[in-house]
Amino acid sequence: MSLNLNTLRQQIDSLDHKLITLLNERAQVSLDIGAAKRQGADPQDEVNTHVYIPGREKQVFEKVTRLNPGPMADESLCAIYREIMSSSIALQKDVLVAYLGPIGSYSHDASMKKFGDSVQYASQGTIADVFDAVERGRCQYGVVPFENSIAGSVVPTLDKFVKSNVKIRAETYLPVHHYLLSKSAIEAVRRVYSHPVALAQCQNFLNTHLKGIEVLPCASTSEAAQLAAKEKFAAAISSGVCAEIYGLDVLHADIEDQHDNTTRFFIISDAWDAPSASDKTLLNFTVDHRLPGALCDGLKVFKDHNLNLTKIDSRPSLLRPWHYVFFVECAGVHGDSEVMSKVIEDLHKFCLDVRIVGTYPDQRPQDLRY
Ligand SMILES: O=C(O)C(=O)C[C@]1(C(=O)O)C=C[C@@H](O)C=C1
Repeated sequence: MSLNLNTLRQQIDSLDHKLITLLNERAQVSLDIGAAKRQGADPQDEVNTHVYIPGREKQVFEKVTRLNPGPMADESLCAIYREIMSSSIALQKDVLVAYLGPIGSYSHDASMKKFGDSVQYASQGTIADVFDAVERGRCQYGVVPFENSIAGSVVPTLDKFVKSNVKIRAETYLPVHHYLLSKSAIEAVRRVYSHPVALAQCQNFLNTHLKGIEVLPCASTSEAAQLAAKEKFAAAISSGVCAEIYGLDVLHADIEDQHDNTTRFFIISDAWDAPSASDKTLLNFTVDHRLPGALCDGLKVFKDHNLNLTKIDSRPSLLRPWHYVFFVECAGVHGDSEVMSKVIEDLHKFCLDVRIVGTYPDQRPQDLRY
């Protein structure tokens, strides 16, 4: 059968016509959902001012990949749906998302992948500024790095969770590949800028290729690229897109110590979402030192409730010297569940200041679930 280009393009035109009609029908339903949220669809409900519903989005993405018969790749279909839901959010409300900038940072990339192109973004100078933007209501959502698979926890984020009252609403995992960018040749580089967590991910590269060179930490990897672009003989460890944005050359690609390098980000807000099919919950508490074995007893509470721990970390309590705030994340439980109320009640027997920092749909990539 011979294929006629004109006939095939007519077919595409006709399908586009149908797609546009369907997309607008969907957009209209989304506007109605927005109106229902403002009214409080169920008169018993509190008025829901949140348009970003991570649990529902996860369900939509799962449905879309389940229904996909091909030949379109799941990734392509999900990218299209990311933008459909992004426009859906923007239709319901003006949404401003704070991220650790300037543009080209990994936080920017994670934000765009989570919220798409149709919402507005506000670049912030530091992680603390992202928290402040959300706390003061200048932005409804903020995106902050929480931990990296090579370098571990992002300390400024943990410390803000100790002090701040913001809630975690969602999580997202971003594969991270670092680049060495500069206007000079590598032999001429005398100084390297990057974020401390990114520097920690490239120790092997730095020791092999730039041994003895001055290493200067800065607020973000994209700020590093900005600085390197202004200075002779300086380089930055940043994302690949920073080369184009800031006019730098790529001296080396993929310089992270391990190539499955991944950073987990949290989406913070003033409230968490309702339960989804599979949630995780992050709590923090201070151990009461007067009780021997209090940490052990505290952790046993999770075992007694059959909860699997997916993260544990500690930071100095900023309220009591030589006391520590423990962060514990558990899988398979929502913060508003009965189980979690029991966990909190039991923790209070051994621990002080027990608080749920957030509860969010489990977005671990399949290969990270165990
Ligand atoms: O279901 C909702 O609450 C919606 O607002 C609709 C919708 C969608 O377009 O499917 C849009 C944004 C939300 O983050 C989740 C889903």
